[in-house]
Amino acid sequence: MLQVSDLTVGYHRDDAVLREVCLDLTAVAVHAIVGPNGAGKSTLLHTLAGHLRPTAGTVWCEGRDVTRWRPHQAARTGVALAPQGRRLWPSLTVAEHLTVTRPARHRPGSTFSVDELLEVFPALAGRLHHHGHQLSGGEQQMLTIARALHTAPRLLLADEPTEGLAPTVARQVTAVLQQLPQRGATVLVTLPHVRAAAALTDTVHVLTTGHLSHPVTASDGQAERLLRDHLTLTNPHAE
Ligand SMILES: Nc1ncnc2c1ncn2[C@@H]1O[C@H](COP(=O)(O)OP(=O)(O)OP(=O)(O)O)[C@@H](O)[C@H]1O
Repeated sequence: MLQVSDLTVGYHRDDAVLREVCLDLTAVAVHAIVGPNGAGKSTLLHTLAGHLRPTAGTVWCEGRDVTRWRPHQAARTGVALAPQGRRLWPSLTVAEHLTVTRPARHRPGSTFSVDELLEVFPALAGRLHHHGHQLSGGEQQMLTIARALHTAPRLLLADEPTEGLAPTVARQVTAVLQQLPQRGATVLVTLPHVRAAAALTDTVHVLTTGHLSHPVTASDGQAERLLRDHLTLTNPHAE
């Protein structure tokens, strides 16, 4: 759905967090980015969702230059962000989180009804009248993803979606993400480890200090090697 060319983004003038990042998200598939803490994964997803303005480069959406689009324009086009750190709405209940957003009007991607979302995340069914702060970390994570899916995204940006989840719940979330392309939605997921990414797709990009690699294979050790090389360069004492 999106193509990114030579994207540079920073929070301060002359201090780029992402440097000349190129990424092709035209295939309806799961695209994964792995990278260590602070590499710029969240920065990239927030930029694609319209929350941050790049200082250079272009984002294309089906031939249209959307580099400087706003979050509501990205959302209307079918881009949904499931941010890291949950970021739920404190005054809303679980049920309200799932009903306050409306599916995108334009060519919806993967449509999920509330009932279907509760089937996918049964833990939320018993919490419908609870507020976000009354949920466990895992439940909050599930709600963040369910909220994004309820907008029927054509592109789901999932920022470390399995972080802090019990293994069974993490597997459940992984399975949902894996099925999205069959339902017409593209997924861009960030993860800290190659192993977690490999459960979703065999082709991953490695992001290290703002530089994004070409797609590399996860199963043959290429991605691990890139990460290890980076670690050795930045911390020569690491084994
Ligand atoms: N709002 C902000 N203002 C200034 N600097 C920021 C801001 N958000 C992130 N940064 C900096 O940008 C860099 C990239 O951060 P980002 O959160 O994108 O990395 P990440 O790969 O998602 O890391 P993690 O896996 O730890 O979440 C870091 O050096 C971080 O300190």
